[in-house]
Amino acid sequence: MLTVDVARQQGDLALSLALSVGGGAPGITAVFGPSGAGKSSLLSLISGLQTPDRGLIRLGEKTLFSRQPGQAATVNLPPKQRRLGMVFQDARLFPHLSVRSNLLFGWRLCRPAERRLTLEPVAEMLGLTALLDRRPASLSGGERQRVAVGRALLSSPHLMLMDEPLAALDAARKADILPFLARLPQDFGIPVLYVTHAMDEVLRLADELVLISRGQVAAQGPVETLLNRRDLWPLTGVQDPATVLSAAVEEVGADSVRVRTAAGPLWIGVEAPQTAMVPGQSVRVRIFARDVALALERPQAISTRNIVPATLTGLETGSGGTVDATLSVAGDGCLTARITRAAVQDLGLTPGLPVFALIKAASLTRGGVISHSP
Ligand SMILES: Nc1ncnc2c1ncn2[C@@H]1O[C@H](COP(=O)(O)OP(=O)(O)OP(=O)(O)O)[C@@H](O)[C@H]1O
Repeated sequence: MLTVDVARQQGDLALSLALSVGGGAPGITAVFGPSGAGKSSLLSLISGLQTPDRGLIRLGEKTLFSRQPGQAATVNLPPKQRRLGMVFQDARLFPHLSVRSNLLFGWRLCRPAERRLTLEPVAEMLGLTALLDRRPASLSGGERQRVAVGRALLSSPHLMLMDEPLAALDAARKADILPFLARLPQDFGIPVLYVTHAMDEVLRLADELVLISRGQVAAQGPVETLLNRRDLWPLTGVQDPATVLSAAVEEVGADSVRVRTAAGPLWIGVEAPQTAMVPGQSVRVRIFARDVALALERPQAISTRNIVPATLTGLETGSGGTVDATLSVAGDGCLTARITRAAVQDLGLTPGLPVFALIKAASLTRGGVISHSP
């Protein structure tokens, strides 16, 4: 487990960052926030590329940095001794070395007793086996990033730090590399702290989310919990209100997929057979508030496939003449329905009222289901 509680005055920004990650099974923790908030600085402080003015950084049983206010640092391990694997936006490979030698660079520097991985399974998992004798100049951007990830892994780190590793790649290369990143914690037992600007990467990869704002940790918790918190929408960048639910695929049909959420099963329309989806797979379902309607009684003979019993918990002013009705559903879940003020009046909606949320399977077809490997 990584625990950080540090402060540093950096130009005009007073960084004061406290967080702890990796308490459970190894997973991916995304660090998200506006430009200039201090995300990269957090990674630099953990890795030892920058030094806090004061505070404590611990990784497992090891203290990486410790300094009381007004005193000299009692511990300040150099970056090489921190056992961290770094991956940046640019791959930073050694151009004169082959892919094999790049991959083995950190591995060779590691004491044999501390080596936890070998070249073959890492190259295999990252799809690099056929490229081992190539030089970086002959690789695509995505391949170069996979080598950078492999090189970091082979240095046998206790934690991977990734600073926008996909930001320089086009959409197709990103899609190529995402599945490899998603599997890292499970395949190699190494937790990942992952800085990104891209919410689609958070949804696809991360289990936990750390939101950084003006040099401080504004919130930390499971991705679904934080994304569904209305007070955090200015930070999570949510403009079109939606609820994100974790789910597991139950059945894959030709024109629809059934997933199980804590609130019950949901049908999701698909445009083409989902060859990549298999029963048991973890996914996230994003349900936009504008796609949810409310009824006071369970409708009969209706085309809407998803009818979810719920309790109205609140009515918030939405944009224009709309109201966002917040709902609690089974399994401690929530949903938001964007409706008109007139509908609120006509139905006599007040908090505490039992209702049914209606969600068309076809409204979830585009961007509604996001695969995620927890
Ligand atoms: N070496 C430095 N000296 C002084 N100020 C710095 C230094 N490095 C970064 N800063 C400032 O610290 C603030 C935080 O920078 P940081 O790179 O951590 O932000 P960020 O959240 O990663 O932003 P982005 O998403 O744009 O990469 C910024 O205002 C930046 O200008």
